[in-house]
Amino acid sequence: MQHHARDCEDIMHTSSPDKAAEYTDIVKVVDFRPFLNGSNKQAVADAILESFKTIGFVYLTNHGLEQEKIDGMFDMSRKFFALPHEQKMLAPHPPSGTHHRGYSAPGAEKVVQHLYDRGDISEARKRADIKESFEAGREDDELMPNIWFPEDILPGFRETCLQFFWDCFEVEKNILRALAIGFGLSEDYFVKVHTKPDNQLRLLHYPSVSTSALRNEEISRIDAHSDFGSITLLFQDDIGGLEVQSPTSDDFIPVRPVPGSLLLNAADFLMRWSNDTIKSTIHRVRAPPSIESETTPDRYSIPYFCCVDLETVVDCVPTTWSDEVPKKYEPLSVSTRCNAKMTSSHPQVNVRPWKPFASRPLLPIYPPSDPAIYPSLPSPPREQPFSTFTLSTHIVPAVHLRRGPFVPTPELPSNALSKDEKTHMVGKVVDKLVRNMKDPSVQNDKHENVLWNVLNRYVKSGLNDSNSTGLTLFFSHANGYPKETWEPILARIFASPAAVMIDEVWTWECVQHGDAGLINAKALTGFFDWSDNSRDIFNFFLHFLPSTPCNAILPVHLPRIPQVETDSRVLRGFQNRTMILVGHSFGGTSL
Ligand SMILES: O=C(O)CCC(=O)C(=O)O
Ligand SMILES: [Fe+2]
Repeated sequence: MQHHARDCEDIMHTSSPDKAAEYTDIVKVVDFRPFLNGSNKQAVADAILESFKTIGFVYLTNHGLEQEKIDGMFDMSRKFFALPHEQKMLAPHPPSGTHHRGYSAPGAEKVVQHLYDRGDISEARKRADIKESFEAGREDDELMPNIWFPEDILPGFRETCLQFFWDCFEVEKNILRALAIGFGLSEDYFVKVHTKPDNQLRLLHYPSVSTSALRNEEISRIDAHSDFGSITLLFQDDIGGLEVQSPTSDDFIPVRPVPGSLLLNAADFLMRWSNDTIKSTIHRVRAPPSIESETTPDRYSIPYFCCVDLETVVDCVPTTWSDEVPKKYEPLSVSTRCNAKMTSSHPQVNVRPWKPFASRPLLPIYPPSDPAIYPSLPSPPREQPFSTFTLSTHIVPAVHLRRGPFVPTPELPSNALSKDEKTHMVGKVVDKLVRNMKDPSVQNDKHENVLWNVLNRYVKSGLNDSNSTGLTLFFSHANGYPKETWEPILARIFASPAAVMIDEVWTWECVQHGDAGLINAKALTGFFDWSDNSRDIFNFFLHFLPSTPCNAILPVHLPRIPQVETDSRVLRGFQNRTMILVGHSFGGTSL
């Protein structure tokens, strides 16, 4: 081992001092040639791993990808971004956050880390990312097909991107081989599960902006985040602006560009895979430290994000754990891209396997028949609670066949009774409910009362095609709470950087709660089966939730969506919405 350490020093030298005082040499430069020509693979491997363990980033020179090809890709990228907006928009990035291909205009995407309580969050929320990007993958990726504009708009663009994608894949494989050797494993340990590849090439352009606005954090380029796959290869021009978080403090350190190199960093999935022995370090893009002009120069960079094959089950790398240092994570199946993303964005969370449970079948969800009378909202309109999201309240009919018999709701104990008498009365009601719950004849009974659900909708003010992300949040309350119970939580969410990712929020109200309970007062039964709340929520999703989040004012009584759209939702789910459902207790069970 001794000689490895010494060789390591020869290969790992620090970047030469730069005239800008703020730059530091925290990111090492490693010459990759001895790995490629086989003269000293182990030393290169050790040097990379050492950097991954300390800071998560390392510069590689002589990485094997010809400078001509890199220059060619940058030339094409500059030409692409110089096209008129309308032409770039002929290859638009879809509004949903799940299909990362095509062109995103400045401000369309907001990269944030899930660290809401750091820094001035309410300020961060207002800042758009001033960058534009184009993303591409392999042509035969069925989950995320590429999005190209007509070839004659920029001849050679598609071919250059695809060629560069595959050239980077070759470099990636060599780096993965080095990593395996660094971990003391067989050379193909990582390569054999990076075969497809499910990678993403991203062209980035940070337009020239006011230096002071960037420094004062009125605008941003890319906010602090970590990458989610296994490793990222970053090619950048000589402008600078990338900053990485210090391993010893929360400070961000400007990283000086190194000509002819690629910057390699470990991402979240690899960190987890390595049992947290290597770091997926948080980084961001700001104004270059050496700039004194009023505006920053344009900056171009090209990250290449590498991912594990989706069907792989990943267990902690064997040499990263032992009896003394146990595994922190269970084996993880990378079965869907979504799964890969979720786990990688929460790398610290131990994943516990789901325990299956036998759930009762739901009664069918017939579309509710058109009721004769449409009730009004029982409570007067409220003042708008949030400045950035607009509140409106809506009514939808609940599913029409209700489980259980129609029995009168229990009477409230009179205030004249003593505490003991009240307790006794409530006890009797509870006994009856429990008996009913266990009685199959009661369970199988049904009634047809018309009931209503009420929802609050909070829509992002100024929502439009270019700032829409397709993300919809849906909240379902616990027993005894009205839909407004979520507002303190919404206040936190709307004040966080994540707010820019949200188009719409809906908060649900079960039939015997809040406004819904007031509307339904006379039609409520004393026997309520929880599964009916699930059916009511399904009913809303299938028949009433509008197809696309939009800024339009919706009527109080939401109209039924066309049957073809309902049929499509049954088969394929939502096409224009990414839904996140949140439920508390009874509300969570219902979901
Ligand atoms: O432009 C850069 O230097 C960094 C880009 C980046 O971090 C990313 O796209 O994830
Ligand atoms: Fe990144």
